[in-house]
Order: sequence, then C-alpha cells, then structure tokens
Amino acid sequence: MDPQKKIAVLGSTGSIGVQTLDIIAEYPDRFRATVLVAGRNVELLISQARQHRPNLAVIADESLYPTLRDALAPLGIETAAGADAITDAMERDDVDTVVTATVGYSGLAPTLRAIDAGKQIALANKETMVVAGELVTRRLDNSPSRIIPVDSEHSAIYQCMAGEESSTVKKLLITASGGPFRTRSIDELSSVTVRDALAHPNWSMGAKITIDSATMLNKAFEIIEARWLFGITPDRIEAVVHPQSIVHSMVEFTDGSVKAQLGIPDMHLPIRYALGDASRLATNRPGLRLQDYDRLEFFRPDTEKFPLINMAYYALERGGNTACVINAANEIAVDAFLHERIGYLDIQRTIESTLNDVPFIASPGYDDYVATNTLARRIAEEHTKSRFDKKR
Ligand SMILES: NC(=O)C1=CN([C@@H]2O[C@H](COP(=O)(O)OP(=O)(O)OC[C@H]3O[C@@H](n4cnc5c(N)ncnc54)[C@H](OP(=O)(O)O)[C@@H]3O)[C@@H](O)[C@H]2O)C=CC1
Ligand SMILES: CC(=O)[C@@H](O)[C@H](O)COP(=O)(O)O
Ligand SMILES: [Mn+2]
Repeated sequence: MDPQKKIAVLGSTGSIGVQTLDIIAEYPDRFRATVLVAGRNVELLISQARQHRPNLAVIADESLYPTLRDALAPLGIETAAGADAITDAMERDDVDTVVTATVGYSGLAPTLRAIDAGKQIALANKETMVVAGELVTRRLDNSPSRIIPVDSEHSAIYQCMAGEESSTVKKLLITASGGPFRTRSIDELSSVTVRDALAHPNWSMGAKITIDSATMLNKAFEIIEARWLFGITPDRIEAVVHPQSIVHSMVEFTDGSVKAQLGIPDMHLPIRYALGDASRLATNRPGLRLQDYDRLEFFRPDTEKFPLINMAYYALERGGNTACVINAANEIAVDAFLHERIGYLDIQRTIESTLNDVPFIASPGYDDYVATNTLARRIAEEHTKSRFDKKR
C-alpha cells in the first residue's frame, strides 16, 4: 500500500489552500499533493506546482489555460481548465482525500462528486453544507466517504466528541470572535468601510469569509454547517461570543460536563487534524501558552446589532432551498460591498429582499439547488444595482 495519502487541494491558492500545502510539506512521508485546483491566480498555481509536483493542475478560469499548460507541460504535469474539469478530477485514482478550500457555491459540485467517488473529505468550504447540507448528508449515507471538518469550530466540536456517545450530547456551543464591529454601536455600522470590515481581530482569512465574520453571517453558516455535520437539531446549537478566539468551540453533555478545544487562532491545526484522519500529528509550530492571556471572555451574541446570526434558525426552520438563497444573495452582496458598490448594512437588506423574491422549494434535488443559486444570484444582483443607483 502507498504510505503517502494522495491529496487534491481545491482552492490551493487561497488562505486555507496555502496552509494545506504547508501541512503537506511538513509531513512529506505521509502526504502528497496529487491535484491542485485554483480559480484565477495562475502564477501562484504554477509556482505551487513547481514545488509540489502534482500529477494534475486545474485552473477554473479557462482563459488562463494556455499560460498554465505552457508552464507545466515541460515538467510533465497534466493540466486542465474549467468547472467540469475540476469536478471530474474528484474521481481520479490518484486522489484519496479532497480538501475543499474553494470559496462559495463553487464547492458544492466537486464535493458531491468526491462523495459519490468514495473519497475522504477535509471540508473547509462551509457553503457546501449551507447550500445543500441535507443532500450532502443523504449522499454520505450511501458512500464510504467521511467528512472531517476543517472549519475551526467544527474541528473543535469533532475533537470534543471523540470517544463520546452521540446520545450524551446536550448542546453545541459555537464560539464567535464577534468580528471587527463587536464593540461598535449600531449607529456606527451604517458608515463602516471595506477596510474596517476586513480588519478581523484574530484570524487572517480570505476576503469573503472575513466579511461574513464582520456581519456575523459566518456564525449563522456555522450553525447550519453543525446541524448537518453532527446531526443536531438547531435548538441545541448556540453561538457564544468569545473575543479571544482561543476556545474554538464547546460541547455540553447530558451529565453537565462541558468539553472545549483550545488553541491559538491558526488554521494549521484543524487542517493537520483533518488530513491526519482525526489523529494528532506532532508539530514544532508554536502552540498555545495560556499564561500569555489575561482573560478569556464569553458573552451572549448581540442579535439586534448582528441580526444575520438568526438567519441560521430561520433557514433551518423553513428548510428547502432557503439557505441556498441566503448563500447566493450573500455572495453577490459581499462582492458588491468589497467593490464599494453597496454599504455594509446593504448586505443584510440584499439577502432579505432576495429571500422575498425567490420561490420556495420544499424538497429540492440537486438541479433545484443549481436553479435556485442561478436565480437568487440574478435577483440579488438587481437589488445591489438598485442600491448602488440610490447611493450615487
Ligand atoms: N480562511 C480561513 O481561515 C477559513 C476558511 N474557511 C472556509 O474555507 C473556504 C476557503 O476560504 P479562504 O481560503 O479564506 O478563501 P480564499 O478567498 O483565500 O481562497 C479561495 C480559493 O478558492 C479558489 N476559487 C475561487 N473561486 C473558484 C472557483 N469558481 N473554482 C475553483 N476555485 C475557486 C481561489 O482561487 P484564486 O485565488 O486562484 O482565484 C482560492 O484558491 C471558504 O468556504 C471559507 O468559508 C473556513 C474556516 C476558516
Ligand atoms: C477560522 C475560522 O474557523 C473562521 O470561521 C472564524 O471562526 C471566523 O471568525 P468569527 O468567529 O469572527 O466568525
Ligand atoms: Mn469558523
């Protein structure tokens, strides 16, 4: 048997992707990157391929294919481009584990194909579970695949649950930093800038999730993700604000005990744990020194200031394609905000207006999610344009 686990990194050029390649390089006897996938950053993909020598490198943006092919053909590295090539790569024999580190809805199709092909999944792309958690869970029931979460909170919960009977779990307590606007007043939120919103207090991440942290929709997404990953009903999942991001989440058990997982805010740890199949691989990277922290604080979330947290409960209660609509509208709104076409508070307004306009589907199949995503994006685009026109 090949001693090295063969890994496909979807989104290798992003924040999680780059850290995944760090871990692969840290344990060369255990891991090998056989497939690398990027969106548009062809130069970084080429340099990663030169270093890691995968069998295949894929770029989503087809216009960049000639650049990729010309750079990697002399090295004997196969190349491809486009969304179908990414999804097809999930079935390859030289892939054991797929790290889903692309951002947004684009993670859904390759993750489903990887599950159908029986691959192990290290899941960073939480949007997959937000958009279609029920469908993903059903597909997992008919596959030898297992998902190990990479999202720090879900990795923490997974670690807390190890060795426990699931029937003894009373509550999941998902910690939230509170984001860059935790201490701002509601009135101030109408004038915050993109730069303010990108200044996450603890984590260095891609732009989209950083804005989701600023609106705290990230926490709603994580509640939905937890509901599907752990099979826990929403009334037993709570967000707890913890500004230091040292406790990554907690599980309360029926005997009154609460287990927590702690660490510095560094995604290398959950990525390492997931790649190691939920085992502990020794590292020389810096760890937690609790004596460096004056205090660890915990608060109830302010849902008046951050009403998007409650979108999780609304989406799970209403079910169907609701969370798919929220995700699509949010992707469009966050992009418009990052390009300064709408303001921070318009993100929430865009999601709400889009939810009103997209028809509800109670029991969506895969094609319904695809159609919902397309329609919701178009409608959200119109809402952001009319908000932009008002702003001018
Ligand atoms: N960053 C973090 O610490 C955490 C992230 N996550 C989740 O992990 C996922 C990745 O986040 P993050 O790494 O921050 O994001 P980044 O924006 O840093 O990276 C996104 C990656 O996805 C690629 N990509 C974008 N669109 C496509 C597409 N259509 N097809 C293929 N690849 C695409 C990008 O390629 P390119 O840059 O080449 O265009 C890039 O490699 C998200 O779902 C996020 O919520 C979860 C917990 C923590
Ligand atoms: C690192 C990680 O898992 C992020 O999802 C992080 O949790 C974001 O921070 P917030 O707690 O501010 O949303
Ligand atoms: Mn998280």
